[in-house]
Amino acid sequence: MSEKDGKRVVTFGPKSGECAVCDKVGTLKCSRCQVDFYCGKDHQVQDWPRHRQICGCMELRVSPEVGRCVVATKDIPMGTILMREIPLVATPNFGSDEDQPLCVGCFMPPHRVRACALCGWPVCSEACSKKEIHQPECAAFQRAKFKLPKGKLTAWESRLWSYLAALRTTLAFEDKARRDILESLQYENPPVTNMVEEINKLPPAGRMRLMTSHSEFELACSKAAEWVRDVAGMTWLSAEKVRRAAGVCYINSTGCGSSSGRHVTGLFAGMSLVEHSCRHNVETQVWQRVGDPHPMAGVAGSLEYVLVATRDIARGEHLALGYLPNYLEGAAKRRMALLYRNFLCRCELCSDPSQRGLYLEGWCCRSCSAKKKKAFPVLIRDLDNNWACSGCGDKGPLVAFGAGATMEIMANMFRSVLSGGVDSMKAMAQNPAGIFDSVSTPGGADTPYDQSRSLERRLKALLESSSKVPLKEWERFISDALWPRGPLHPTHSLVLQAKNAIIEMDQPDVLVARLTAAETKRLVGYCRDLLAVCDEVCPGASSFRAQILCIQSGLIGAQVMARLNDTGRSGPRPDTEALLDEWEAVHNELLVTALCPKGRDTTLRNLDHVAQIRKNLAMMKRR
Ligand SMILES: C[S@@+](CC[C@H](N)C(=O)[O-])C[C@H]1O[C@@H](n2cnc3c(N)ncnc32)[C@H](O)[C@@H]1O
Repeated sequence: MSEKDGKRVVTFGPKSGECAVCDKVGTLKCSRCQVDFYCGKDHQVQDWPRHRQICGCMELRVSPEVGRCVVATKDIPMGTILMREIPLVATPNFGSDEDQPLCVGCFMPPHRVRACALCGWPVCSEACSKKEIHQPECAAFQRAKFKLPKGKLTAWESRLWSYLAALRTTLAFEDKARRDILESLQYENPPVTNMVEEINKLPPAGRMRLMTSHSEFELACSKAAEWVRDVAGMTWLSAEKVRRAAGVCYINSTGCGSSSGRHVTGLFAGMSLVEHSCRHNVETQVWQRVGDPHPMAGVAGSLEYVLVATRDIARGEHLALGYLPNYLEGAAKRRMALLYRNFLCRCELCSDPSQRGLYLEGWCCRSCSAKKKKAFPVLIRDLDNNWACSGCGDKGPLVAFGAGATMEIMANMFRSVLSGGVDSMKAMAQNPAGIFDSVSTPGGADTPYDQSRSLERRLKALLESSSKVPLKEWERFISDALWPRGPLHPTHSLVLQAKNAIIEMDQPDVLVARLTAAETKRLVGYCRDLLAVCDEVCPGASSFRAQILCIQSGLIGAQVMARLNDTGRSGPRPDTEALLDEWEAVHNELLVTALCPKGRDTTLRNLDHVAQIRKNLAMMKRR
C-alpha cells in the first residue's frame, strides 16, 4: 500500500462516556471517530457543527521509513482529542527501572505488600487480588500449579514484570473482542538486512547497537516464552504464541500514568500506530472527568486515555508521539536509546546538528568562546559523528575525538559482551546512556569531552540523592559547568537537567516555604530558561510545559504573597504589579497548556485570585 492509500484508524475505546453536550452518561458513540459520546440522537445532531470540524481528521498510511503511521487529513487545532481508548492490555510497568513489587490489581506500589493467596503475585489487598484485570493470569497460574515464591516479594526482580506483561498479552489474544486488533499489531522488528542503507549511515557504534538490540529483542521475547512455559509451567501455551504476544507487547506498549501514582503500561490499539518523533505533536493523557475524586478513580475499570494534539497540526503532517520521556537529553543519547528499540530516529530534532539552536550536547569552543563574551560558539556533532565549531568552523583534534570515542564505545561493548554475556547486554539495555561511561578521549583528561563526562558523573550522583541536595550545591554544579569555569554553555543538556532538578526538588508549596526571596527569584529564572527550551523541543501544550508552568506559578505566587505581607505604610512595593502581570500571564498560558479539564479549573481559580489581589491593591492605593 502506498502513502496515499488511507485507511481508518481502528481504536479500542470505552463503551460509554459523558455526553459531549450535557455531561450525562450515554452510550451513543460517534461511529466514525469513536471519540465523542452522546446521551441521545438529539444531542449528537446538536453537536454536529462542532464535532464535524475534528471528526475523521486522520487516517492510517504506510510509509517506507516508519511502517504504518497516522496522518492528519484536516488541519487539527491544538487540544483536539484525537483518540479515546482503554488499553487492550494494561500491565504493571515493565520498564527497566521498575524494580519494586507493584499491585497486579491497581498498579500502585503497595504500602504493605501482600501475596495473592492463589498465585503469590503482589497485591495491596484481598480486594485487589479479586480485580477482574488479575483473573486470567491468576487462573492460569493456578492451572499450572505455580505460585510465585514469597522471597520474590522482598527481593523483586524487574524482569518478572516483562514476563507478566507477555503473559497478560498472550491471554488477551484469547479474548474474542481483542484478538483481531492484537493480531494486526507489529510484533517483530524490521529485519536488519532490510535496513542496510540506514545502517550504513550510522557510525560504527550505532551499527553495532542496532544489531545487538535486534538480537536482544529476539532474546527478550523467547526468554518470556521460556519463563511462561518452563518456569510457570503453562505448557498448554505454545512458545510461538507467547513469543508473538511478547513482541506485540514490547513494541507497542507505552508507559502511562506515573502522575497518578500508578505504574502502568498500556497497550493501545490506535495509539500504538502513531510513530515516534523527538519533537512530538501529540501526547497520551489520562482522561479526566471534572468532579472525579481522583483522575483514575475506579481503578482498572477507568483506565481511559486520550491522544491529544499538543500543537496545531497541519493537514498532511504525521502524528507523532515522543516515545522517550526525557526532553533534555542530547540527540546522541536519545538516538542511542531509540536504537535499543531497534530503529534509527531521523526526526527533525535529531537531523538538525544544532538541535534547533540549543546545541544540547555541544561544548564551548576554546579557541573562539574566549574571545566572545556573550555568544557561545559551540562544538557540534552531525549525524555522522563529525564535529565542528559553530563559530569558527574549526574541526582540529575533534575529528580524532569523534573516531576515538566511537571506537572506545565499540570496544567497551565488545568487552562487556565478552565478559558478562547476556546479562551485561541486558544491563546496557537498561541504561543505554551508560555506554558513554568510561569513554575517554585522545588528548588527556583536560579535553572538553572529558570535563563534560566528569560533570555528567557528578550530575548523576546529585540526581540520585536529589531530595537531599541543597540548592547551593546544585547551583555550584551549574557554575562549575558553565563557561569559562567549565566547558558548557547555558543550554547544554547537563545544565538544563540540573535546572530541571532544582525546580522539581519539592512540591511547589514546600519548595517556596524553604527558599529566600532571592532564591525564589532565581528559580523563576530557571523556569523561564526551561520554558524557552520547551518552545524548541516540544512546542505547544506538552505536559512537560504544564509542569514547569505550575511550578513557576507557585514560585511567583509566593513572591506576590511575600510582597503583600510586607506591605507597610507606604503601600505595596512598586514591582508588585509587574509580578502580578507575570503571574497572570503564567496562568493564561496554563489555561492554553492544561489540556485536561481539572488543570483548567485550578487555573481559573488562581486567575480569580489574581483579580482579587489586583482589586485589593487598587483599593489600598486609593486610600
Ligand atoms: C508502536 S509501533 C508504531 C506502528 C508501526 N509503525 C506499525 O507498522 O505497526 C513502533 C515501531 O514503528 C517503527 N517506528 C516508529 N517511529 C519510528 C521512527 N521515527 N523512525 C523509524 N521507525 C519508527 C519502529 O519499527 C518501531 O519499532
